[in-house]
Amino acid sequence: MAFLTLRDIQKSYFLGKEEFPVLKGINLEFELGEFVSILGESGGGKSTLMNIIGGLDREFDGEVTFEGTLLDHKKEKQLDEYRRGTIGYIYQAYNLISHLTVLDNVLVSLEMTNLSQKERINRATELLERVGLGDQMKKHPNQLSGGQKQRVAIARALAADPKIIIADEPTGALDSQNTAEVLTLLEEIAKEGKLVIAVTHSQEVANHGTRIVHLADGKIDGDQRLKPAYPVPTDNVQIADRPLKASASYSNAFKHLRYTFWRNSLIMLGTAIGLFAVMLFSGLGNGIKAYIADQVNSLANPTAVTVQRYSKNANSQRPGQGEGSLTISNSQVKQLADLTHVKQAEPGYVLANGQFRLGTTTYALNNMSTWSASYQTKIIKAGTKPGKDEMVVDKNTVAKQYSSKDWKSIVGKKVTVTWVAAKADGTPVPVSRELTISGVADFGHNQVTNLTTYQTVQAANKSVGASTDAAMVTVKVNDAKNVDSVAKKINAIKQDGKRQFNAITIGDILGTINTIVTLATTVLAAIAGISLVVSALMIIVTMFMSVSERTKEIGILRALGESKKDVRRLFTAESLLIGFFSYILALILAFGLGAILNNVLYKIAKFDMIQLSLTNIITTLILAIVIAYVAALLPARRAAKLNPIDALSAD
Ligand SMILES: Nc1ncnc2c1ncn2[C@@H]1O[C@H](COP(=O)(O)OP(=O)(O)OP(=O)(O)O)[C@@H](O)[C@H]1O
Repeated sequence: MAFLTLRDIQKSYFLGKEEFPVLKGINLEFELGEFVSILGESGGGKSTLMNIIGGLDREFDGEVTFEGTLLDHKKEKQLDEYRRGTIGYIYQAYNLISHLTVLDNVLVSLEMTNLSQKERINRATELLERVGLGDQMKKHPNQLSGGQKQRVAIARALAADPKIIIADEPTGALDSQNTAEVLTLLEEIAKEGKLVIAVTHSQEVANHGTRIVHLADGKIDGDQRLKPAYPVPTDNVQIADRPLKASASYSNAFKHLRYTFWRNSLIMLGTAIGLFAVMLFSGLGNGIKAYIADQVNSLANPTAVTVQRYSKNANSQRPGQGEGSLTISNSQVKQLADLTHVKQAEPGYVLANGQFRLGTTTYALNNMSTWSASYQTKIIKAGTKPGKDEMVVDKNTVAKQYSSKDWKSIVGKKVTVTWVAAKADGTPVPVSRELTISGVADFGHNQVTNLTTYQTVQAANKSVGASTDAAMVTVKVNDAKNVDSVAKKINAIKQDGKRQFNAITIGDILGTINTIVTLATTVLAAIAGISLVVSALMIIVTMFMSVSERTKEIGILRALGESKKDVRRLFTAESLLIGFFSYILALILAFGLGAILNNVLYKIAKFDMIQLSLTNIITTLILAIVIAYVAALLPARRAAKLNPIDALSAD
């Protein structure tokens, strides 16, 4: 059985429905050690035949048998393997990859062998030295002469140690000196026991071989043996091939990215700006939330839980007002104080319609409440917190109304405060009491504006026969981490199957604010995210450009044995690298500009307003990768679907 057998190969091209037969039944047998020249008129089908032998063409009739195995040209994978492990191509137009150096061009083929990185470099170097280019390895193809380019192509064809070398007019573009050198190299290759099949127009070239096959009108009309095939050395150790590794695709994609750096840097900058904006807004959201939490915690004690009686329509019912059933009895206060993790339960009131006169002005005491553990002494801006028969007034609604400049002078004034309390049956009773203003408080945007003590209100209410049951209880928890569990426990307390209390924690208040801030910043980040759609479109356009610029390269890679999947991965890798580098740039922008913005905002709010969390950083990375991946889908698919023969003939 011959090493390579062609049986009744037929091939036609179709223009519309019209058939143009090119090969009309080719039968040939080849052996290792042969140097076969295929001669024939122009347009006679020589290149077509080479593409069939080389496993690039799958659309033909007939059989190709290699080492006794029938090549099933319907099976792409088998053909990819065949090209990768068995075939080395040399073309008239050299077909080197322009953005790779001479050394890298040879290495591309070696990436599909199981040699180590070092062994690959050694082999590529040896081969380039053998073809006389040991000192040209760092050059790019456009810096070489025609003869040199062809020698690089020969080194590349030999690199993966294929058994068959197909040379399609290898000397067609060379002068006589270079032609002689290339022919000597091809002869040497045949002498090493490989099968060399060269297409040529030149009888002189053909005479160099061991056999001349003549093709005319799609048939073999001459098969002349000039000398016997060279003996195949028995000590030949073949280099094993293997599919391309993903890391090789990424490394090649990176090399192309570097070669087209300036064009890609603009795309990356554009994408980075979009990613940066998304990161900035999310970071701002974190900053604002932290700022609010900081502000709220500085006004209110985070370990305090405010407990009111539970009512289904609690929102319309102000505590301490109206129905007596909404008050908290002493035994209930004790019940709350006895809960685990609770340090103390302080009863409190919220006074309805409180007011006092000072001079000629009547001051309305909105939300007059009683001092409890939930307040921080930090809120007292002048004077002290209230003691018995004392009160603290609000800075903005009371003290500044009294004297806008000298608002602190209200401290020490004695005033008669009136409010409305309720009897046990709910009937309202007016109460009045002389109190001394002990301090001025600033609640920021918190609702409570004036404070006295529980004992003061209790004594006053008692004196007019009103109920002294508390309107609310401030429960002090031993540790901030137990606040939520205590609140849950309080809410779960039932009497006669009915829920008794409604526990409010700082976390609840912050939770509501945070929801709003998150919503607002997410909307902003989403708006910024729209710019990422533009980035994705830019990447798609770049990738399509890249595919059309590199059509020939795709053909070369397929001829070297890369599969459709490898080609798709090459372009996906390039897009992913664009996404990744854009992300790195966005990170630099976010941290750099973020720091500058924080500096400016710090002067205003005394707080770092932009806080990038690990989640922001990781989410943005995922976003960048997803955008790049989606943007690569269509271009990479197009690249993979290209017919290798058409791709090779691209200009
Ligand atoms: N993709 C194609 N579609 C249609 N016809 C084609 C295609 N490729 C080649 N042909 C035709 O097939 C015939 C054989 O072409 P091929 O390139 O195999 O000839 P060749 O012997 O290598 O020619 P040359 O010596 O000039 O390179 C030519 O007539 C050519 O026009």
